[in-house]
Amino acid sequence: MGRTRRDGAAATTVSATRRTRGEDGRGRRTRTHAGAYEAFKAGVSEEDRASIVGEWDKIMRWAAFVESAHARNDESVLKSAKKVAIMGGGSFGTAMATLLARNKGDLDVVILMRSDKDAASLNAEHRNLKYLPKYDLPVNIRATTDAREALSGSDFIIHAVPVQQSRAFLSGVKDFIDPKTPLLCLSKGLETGTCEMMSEIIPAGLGRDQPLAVLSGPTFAVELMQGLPTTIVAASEDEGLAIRVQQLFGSSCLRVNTSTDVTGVELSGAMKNVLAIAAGIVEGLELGNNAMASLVAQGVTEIRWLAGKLGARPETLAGVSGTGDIMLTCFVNLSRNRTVGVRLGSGESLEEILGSMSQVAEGVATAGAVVRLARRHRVNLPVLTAVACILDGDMDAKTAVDKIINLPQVPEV
Ligand SMILES: NC(=O)c1ccc[n+]([C@@H]2O[C@H](COP(=O)([O-])OP(=O)(O)OC[C@H]3O[C@@H](n4cnc5c(N)ncnc54)[C@H](O)[C@@H]3O)[C@@H](O)[C@H]2O)c1
Ligand SMILES: O=P(O)(O)OC[C@H](O)CO
Repeated sequence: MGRTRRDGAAATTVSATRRTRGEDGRGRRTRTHAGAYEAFKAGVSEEDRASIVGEWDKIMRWAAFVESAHARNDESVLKSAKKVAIMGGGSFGTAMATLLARNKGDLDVVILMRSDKDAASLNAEHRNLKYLPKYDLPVNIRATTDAREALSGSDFIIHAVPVQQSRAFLSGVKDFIDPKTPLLCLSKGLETGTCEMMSEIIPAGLGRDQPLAVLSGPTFAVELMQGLPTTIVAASEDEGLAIRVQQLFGSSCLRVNTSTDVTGVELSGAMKNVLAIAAGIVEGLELGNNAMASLVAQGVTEIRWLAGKLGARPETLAGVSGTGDIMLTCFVNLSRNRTVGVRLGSGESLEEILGSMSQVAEGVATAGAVVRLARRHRVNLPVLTAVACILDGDMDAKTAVDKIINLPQVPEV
């Protein structure tokens, strides 16, 4: 059947193309497109079509089955949660607070801020005027600078303080955190000096083990505020906690994939910020798309080399929190790390760039820590090391890129 149709398709295509030529006479480009479309349509047999529809139906049946299983044992943690605290009232803390507040209108969502003025402004205006001024916040979000008030009685505590400030911040609030309350970390980076990940910094800062999940993925705060579809990974050594995080945050605009590969999720989230600076540098130097793609691919390889050595799973690195976040941060102008790189590549100094930014670009501090970690684990990372050299002022961006391009030509590894 398929064969007959395909044979017939060739004839149909030729005649369709001729007909198009004769009828519209609008030029070669239109005729070629019409022919390509006809050829495509005619080339798909009934059998192919039926199997495509059949596969789609199978996926939909699976989705309905899983949904109904969920509905049967609906002990969603969202139902029972009454209060969630967010430590850090910047753009991402506010965006994730907003998603939670939208998920449940009577959830008490409390943002712990540093400035009385900013907290008062948020409570009065229902906006975060400093970080996300364009967006109205749900009325069930409130802000305070009182750590006890924010943290006590919370079902979950979300950590959205920049990495380099996290250890000191946590040791200052530890007495207000119930040791049983799960801490959900949004921050992406490595600590300078120790090269530690947030899953190491958090227990050190608190002085004890705390139930912990890390959330990471391609998630620009402004797109979350706009309710655009997004996916994030919730990783915890405790699979049950990752599932509870999925139930808490999951919605029609946020997919939450669970994982137990905390190292893979954290390392790719931290290292992609350094790679995004490199991508920005290539953009700022106007080296073109071919250079951009090969640089990012090399960076992906370097992340695999180091993260793999530290135990990250290949599927994590290839997934949403790995490749997904690399693509977002390296290729999209909304990224602060990429912006730092673009400006460096255009000739601005790091001092000028950081002096003009009101938000954190974690890759700047993380770059040196990545190189030290790589040295410790005997892995060479040319692109990521070049970024650290540029940030330290040891090499200018153009020289670094020239040297990377002229490294010895080697087999693909
Ligand atoms: N913005 C995003 O789209 C996004 C997305 C995913 C992950 N992240 C990660 O989330 C983390 C937070 O990023 P952000 O975008 O909210 O940053 P931001 O610069 O917008 O805000 C940082 C917040 O941390 C607070 N802060 C800074 N130093 C502090 C200290 N010493 N003690 C207490 N609070 C302090 C600031 O007051 C501010 O509220 C970063 O690690 C970032 O990489 C951000
Ligand atoms: O703006 P950036 O570069 O800090 O990136 C934000 C997020 O990590 C993107 O997922």
